[in-house]
Amino acid sequence: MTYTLVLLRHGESQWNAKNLFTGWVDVPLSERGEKEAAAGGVLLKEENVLPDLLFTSLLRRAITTANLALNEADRHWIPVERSWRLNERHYGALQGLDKKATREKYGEEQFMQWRRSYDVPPPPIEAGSEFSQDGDPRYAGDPVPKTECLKDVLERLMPYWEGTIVPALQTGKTVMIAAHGNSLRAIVKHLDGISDDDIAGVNIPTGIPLVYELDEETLKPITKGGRYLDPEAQAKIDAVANQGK
Ligand SMILES: O=C(O)[C@@H](CO)OP(=O)(O)O
Repeated sequence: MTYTLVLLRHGESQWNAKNLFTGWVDVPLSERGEKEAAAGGVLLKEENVLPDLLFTSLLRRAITTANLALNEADRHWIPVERSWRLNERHYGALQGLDKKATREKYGEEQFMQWRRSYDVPPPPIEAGSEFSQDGDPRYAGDPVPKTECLKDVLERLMPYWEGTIVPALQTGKTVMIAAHGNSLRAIVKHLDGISDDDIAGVNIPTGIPLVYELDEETLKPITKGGRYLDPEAQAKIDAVANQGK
């Protein structure tokens, strides 16, 4: 027997469209992103991959994407649990900055180190600044990071993976996680056993369900990398990789 896990990155957000670093800023989907989310749900239905349980971050681009996708798949009614541990990587002082301008200002190497290195976080965000999450009631009682690298994301995500998502998978139900480029990269790194260096080359496209069948004993993927339900996924993966250019 295998367990089925569906990973869904939110559709294009308004800041994806503008090419701005987003992180924990709660930006809505663009019109195109709404369409991508619905199209993701159509794929779920066509492929008969029907989620029984939903997990999302606390950010509206993931929440709305899941709602739109599940609506198309007639699974809008399934139970849902949300956690800050599935949030996007906190982008520190880069939140709100233009990716292209940042690349031009600091150079390709620094830009890519902040964007894709495993363990170098961007500079921390200043408390109380425009795009900081201090005092946001949804995080009351939880630690709000000032910046995060992918390693930090993996470390805050794993307790939730082990304590909540794995037990849900073990019930045999199809589990969907609606989250973000970098929180999903952390899950993919864990599942596929990708090295700290190689994860830099992994990018997740917006709005396309990525389905993993997991071995019931080891919880490792039957097929490394899983399966994108849209055969055109590669073009969108390349677009994410090339952001800022
Ligand atoms: O800005 C962000 O929060 C993320 C995802 O959109 O960007 P990147 O792909 O550059 O890590």
